[in-house]
Amino acid sequence: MPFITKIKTFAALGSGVIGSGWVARALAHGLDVIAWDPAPGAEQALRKRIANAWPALEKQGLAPGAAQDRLTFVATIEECVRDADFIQESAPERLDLKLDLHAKISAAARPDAIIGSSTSGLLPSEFYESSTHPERCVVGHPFNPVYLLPLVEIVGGKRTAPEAIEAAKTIYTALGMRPLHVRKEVPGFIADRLLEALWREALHLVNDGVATTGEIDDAIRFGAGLRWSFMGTFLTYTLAGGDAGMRHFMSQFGPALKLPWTYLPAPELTDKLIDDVVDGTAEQQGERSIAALERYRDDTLLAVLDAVKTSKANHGMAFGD
Ligand SMILES: NC(=O)C1=CN([C@@H]2O[C@H](COP(=O)(O)OP(=O)(O)OC[C@H]3O[C@@H](n4cnc5c(N)ncnc54)[C@H](O)[C@@H]3O)[C@@H](O)[C@H]2O)C=CC1
Ligand SMILES: C[N+](C)(C)CC(=O)CC(=O)[O-]
Repeated sequence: MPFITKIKTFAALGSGVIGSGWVARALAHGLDVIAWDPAPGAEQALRKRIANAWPALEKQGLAPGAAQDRLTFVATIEECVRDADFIQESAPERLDLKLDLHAKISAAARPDAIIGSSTSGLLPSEFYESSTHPERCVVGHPFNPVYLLPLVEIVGGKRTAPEAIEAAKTIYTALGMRPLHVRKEVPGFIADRLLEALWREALHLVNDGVATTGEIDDAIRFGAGLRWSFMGTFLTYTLAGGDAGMRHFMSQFGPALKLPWTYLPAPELTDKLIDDVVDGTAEQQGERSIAALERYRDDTLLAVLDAVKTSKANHGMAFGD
């Protein structure tokens, strides 16, 4: 059976940080959105988050007909998914919860509607175990803020049809995203394995009293963070090898990987470490609210995205290159 790839109605289950980001992206692309979240006050919180994201989406450019009032909030899973052309689940990261939720979602959804999960690292073969028509079930792992960052990692499980991966690619691309197919089903996929390695090392640096959270963030944002928006680690290090490129880089810096610079196993999350991290980030946040910081992040991201797009075009490249 062919899967639906031209979507008009987007179903969102779970409307926290990530679910609301999906809703904002889908609305900005001119879709009708149906959302469900079991928490009391979830609808109001969702509408508030979308309103906070909307100015950035307007600056980026809305699709014809895009409007915040094309969101309908419903009371049951079945109402949410029954008529949807595409379904994205963004519920808490718990295997038991996702297993139970997907059994219900897939039983009520149209069999040709692709179902995506936002999971950061759970395995689709496991949490789609009890799903109806598991051949249309994928992971679509986004990055925060979902309504601005293009990357979405697509991961299939043992029973996912190759056509479903292709259909998911088409759908996410139509939503303005840059899909990356993770060909092997591994915990943490690609991006979160990289991000977690950095995060573990950062916690060790705080735990060992080497640096504050603010100093560690400075080390990222004034250095590698700037170049990461347009060039990844491998190409960056090719340039760092000079004219001799990556082979020279490997022989010069490869052996240092065996030196004990890094810790890799996670530090114990002691009360002191948690307090140091929370106090450090509170100081970084200062008097600014989370919503104000989100607006600052969104505006800066838009500026970076624009700059990268323009510079790539000047060098004969498309944004997705
Ligand atoms: N926060 C992040 O940076 C990222 C999170 N993710 C993934 O997105 C998913 C959601 O994470 P967040 O939005 O951060 O969490 P969150 O805690 O902000 O939101 C989760 C929402 O799910 C709702 N919920 C609770 N039980 C539910 C159920 N049985 N069915 C449906 N919804 C339910 C909660 O009321 C809440 O609104 C997780 O799988 C997470 O791994 C993916 C990328 C980034
Ligand atoms: C912390 N996290 C693992 C939930 C982060 C992600 O999954 C992606 C992101 O937005 O950094």
